[in-house]
Amino acid sequence: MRSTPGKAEAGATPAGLVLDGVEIRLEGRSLLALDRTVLPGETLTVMGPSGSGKSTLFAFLAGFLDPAFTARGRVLLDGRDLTGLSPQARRVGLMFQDALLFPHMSVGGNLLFAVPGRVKGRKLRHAAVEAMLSDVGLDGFFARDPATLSGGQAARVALARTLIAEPRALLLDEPFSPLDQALRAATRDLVFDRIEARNIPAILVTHDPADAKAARGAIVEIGGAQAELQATPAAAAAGSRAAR
Ligand SMILES: Nc1ncnc2c1ncn2[C@@H]1O[C@H](COP(=O)(O)OP(=O)(O)OP(=O)(O)O)[C@@H](O)[C@H]1O
Repeated sequence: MRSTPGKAEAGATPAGLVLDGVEIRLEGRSLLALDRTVLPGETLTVMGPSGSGKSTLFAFLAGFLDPAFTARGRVLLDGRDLTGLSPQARRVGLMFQDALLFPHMSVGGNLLFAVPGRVKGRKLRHAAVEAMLSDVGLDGFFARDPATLSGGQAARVALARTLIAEPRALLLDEPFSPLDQALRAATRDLVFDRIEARNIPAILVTHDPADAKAARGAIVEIGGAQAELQATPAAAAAGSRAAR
């Protein structure tokens, strides 16, 4: 299945992530507009030039949009309207280019504090971490020092740390960028597999067409002529010459 454009129908509570008439404005001008539904298990890819608003879109969805911006429209996650909810209450997971692991803790320690509070007791919390590490192919990594991890392993730990909190949606902000081609392909397959297995909607921001092709969902381009002009003046000038 592919993500579909369109508004949430009145009265319906569709599963997945619904961006219903979302528009983000900066200094009185429209930065981006999106009307999309991302179904559970799908990954929508968002591409766009530098400055087109990809990070801003993620900040908006995760609940920490800078007050310099104004936003319109609604975001529904499994039928819940996220407007006004705190970042924690939204249950939207984030994965970045940098794994952002605490260097003074073991791999397991980095995951432990993301285990949901309803899992009580040291033994059960440790077991949840062990199971999560196993799920991303890192059996036996609990005690490892994050400094000793390869780039691919660090990306897997970052994925595990995000997933163990049981997010209802996942935002992937160029998480594969530091990885070389072979590792990149393997890591993104793992990420998309996990998204499908957990049946959660995801959005991927990337500059790499190979990432977009591998992602299991539609691709949207954001950023109008203004953003393209700012990002690639040479390309835009060439375009305007060709149009003459
Ligand atoms: N706090 C802020 N106040 C005012 N303008 C901002 C703020 N943060 C970002 N911007 C502007 O908003 C626009 C969108 O920025 P954003 O970081 O979302 O772009 P992006 O598509 O993620 O870019 P990149 O690909 O370079 O990361 C840019 O013009 C940026 O300069």
